[in-house]
Amino acid sequence: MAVFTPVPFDTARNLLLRLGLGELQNLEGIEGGIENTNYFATTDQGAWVLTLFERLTAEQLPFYLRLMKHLAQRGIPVPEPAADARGQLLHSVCGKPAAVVNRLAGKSVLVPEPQHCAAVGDMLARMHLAGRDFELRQPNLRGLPWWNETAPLVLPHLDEAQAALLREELAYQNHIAASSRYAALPRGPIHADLFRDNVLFDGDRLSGFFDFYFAGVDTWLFDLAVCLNDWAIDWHAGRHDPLRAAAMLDAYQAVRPLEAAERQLLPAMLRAGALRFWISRLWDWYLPREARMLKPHDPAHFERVLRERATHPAFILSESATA
Ligand SMILES: Nc1ncnc2c1ncn2[C@@H]1O[C@H](COP(=O)(O)OP(=O)(O)OP(=O)(O)O)[C@@H](O)[C@H]1O
Ligand SMILES: N[C@@H](CCO)C(=O)O
Repeated sequence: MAVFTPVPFDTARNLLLRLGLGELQNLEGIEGGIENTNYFATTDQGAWVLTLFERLTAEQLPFYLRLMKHLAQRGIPVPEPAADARGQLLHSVCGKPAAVVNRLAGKSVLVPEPQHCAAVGDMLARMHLAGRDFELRQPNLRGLPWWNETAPLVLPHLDEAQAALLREELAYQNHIAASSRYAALPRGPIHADLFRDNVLFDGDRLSGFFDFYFAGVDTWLFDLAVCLNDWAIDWHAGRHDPLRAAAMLDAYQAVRPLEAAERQLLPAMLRAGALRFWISRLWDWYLPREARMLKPHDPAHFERVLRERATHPAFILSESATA
């Protein structure tokens, strides 16, 4: 992670006391992640994560924080934001919107086996179903409109072949989004960034999903595609991994079977997920923000994934027992 906004110890201490979370003993900047400022905070009552939001506004944030609370109260293992005496989940630190959540146990599994993919598929489906009665609506702020407005900012940095790929895929995704089959896709609150580094395992047990700060109301299929593009590929070649993909899909479908329109549009959504993260990585790479400890992700990875998804559409369902 970056630390964009350094937080003084006493500033963090006062907030944690005000939230009734105990006396601060240790405050440590977190290196993982690139979007927000994060600190591990340990008090005499437990372990917490203090996040200062560097781009999201005080108007956008209640959706994410209230969604986490909604899911946690329905047994989905996600961090629960701490409320102050007035029930507010959103606070202010160093002039930035901020939140404090419980620190989940476990570690990320960056080289997952099929059983890890199955656990994620199962919990993702349960999370989608648990979110159906969530009362707030906010779009996926990194969805198609954002891809259309950000592509022109990164195109000047691309060579001819890359620019052609980006333009062609964007045109294809706009075409898909205008189709009646896409309109029929079931949707609700999604995580939209459920990469391996945003899931924790405590031994073999899935102990949590976190980093809901790209969540939004979008198609459940897009969320599943984002997961498959990170959990079920060869991370060097960007190529589809049938074994891990089938494990994730079978476990997801055991909780929520995909509808016909979803099965038909899965290849298109796999391309959409690759495009979304290629654009955001290009944006962070060529238009970086000032920060300490910032480690932007390599855009070339999702260019490879997109090329693979576009040239070798994996009809994954034929490899899944529940196809
Ligand atoms: N609730 C939590 N429990 C345990 N660890 C956490 C929690 N929240 C954040 N972390 C740790 O902090 C790191 C950065 O968090 P996070 O991924 O939310 O930051 P970010 O800047 O929003 O990241 P990203 O670039 O993935 O959007 C994580 O990789 C993880 O190590
Ligand atoms: N998970 C994203 C970073 C946070 O959005 C990526 O790997 O590009």
